[in-house]
Amino acid sequence: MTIQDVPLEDKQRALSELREVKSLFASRGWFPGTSGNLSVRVGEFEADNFQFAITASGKDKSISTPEDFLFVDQSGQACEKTSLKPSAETLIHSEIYRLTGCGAIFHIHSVFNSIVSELFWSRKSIPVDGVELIKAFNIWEEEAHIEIPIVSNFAHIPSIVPEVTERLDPRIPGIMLRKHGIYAWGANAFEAKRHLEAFEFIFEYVYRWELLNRR
Ligand SMILES: CSCCC(=O)C(=O)COP(=O)(O)O
Ligand SMILES: [Zn+2]
Repeated sequence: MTIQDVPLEDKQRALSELREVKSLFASRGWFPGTSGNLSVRVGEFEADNFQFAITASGKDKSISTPEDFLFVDQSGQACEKTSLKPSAETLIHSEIYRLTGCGAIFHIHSVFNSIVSELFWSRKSIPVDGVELIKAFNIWEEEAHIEIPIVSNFAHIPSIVPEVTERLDPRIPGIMLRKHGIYAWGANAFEAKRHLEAFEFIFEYVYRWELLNRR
């Protein structure tokens, strides 16, 4: 399958979901200093053949322009001729799609997620116990315990990918890049948004809880 085989209405739906989420997250201050990137997959999925729409690199994500998104393939190459550059972190999106077959991936930087990733870096995961929002991940056990994986961050993005491959936990729809930001995904944009919001709630909760208990 190529991007030309994907029905136009699917591509338009993906772009309109991305526009909506981008504007909502921008209103929450979730894209400071041009950080963050968003993608939605389109068409059929095979682990070695898929396409997705992704934010263009380096843009002010609080502004809407006709040049905010482009379509890329599983290797991160633009599907159509364009002067736009895909997100510098496109290879992380590709790897998460390859591993999970999910439908949307949202990445943001926040003070809470960055601090918490450093607080728990020595154990390589953020432990969370019994917080109600764990249910947003479809984990319904009483007093559930989860561990959100933290992976190393590098300026050279391809160097981040192998640890994402190794550490991605199928039960947890997110992964933290150390002192960088959270990647959250879901079957579609609605679910990826729910997961991202739950992660951010949990990171703030963990940060404040640690502050209270470390005094
Ligand atoms: C200025 S933030 C550094 C890059 C980054 O981490 C990010 O999320 C945004 O990169 P993009 O290429 O997707 O704009
Ligand atoms: Zn980033």
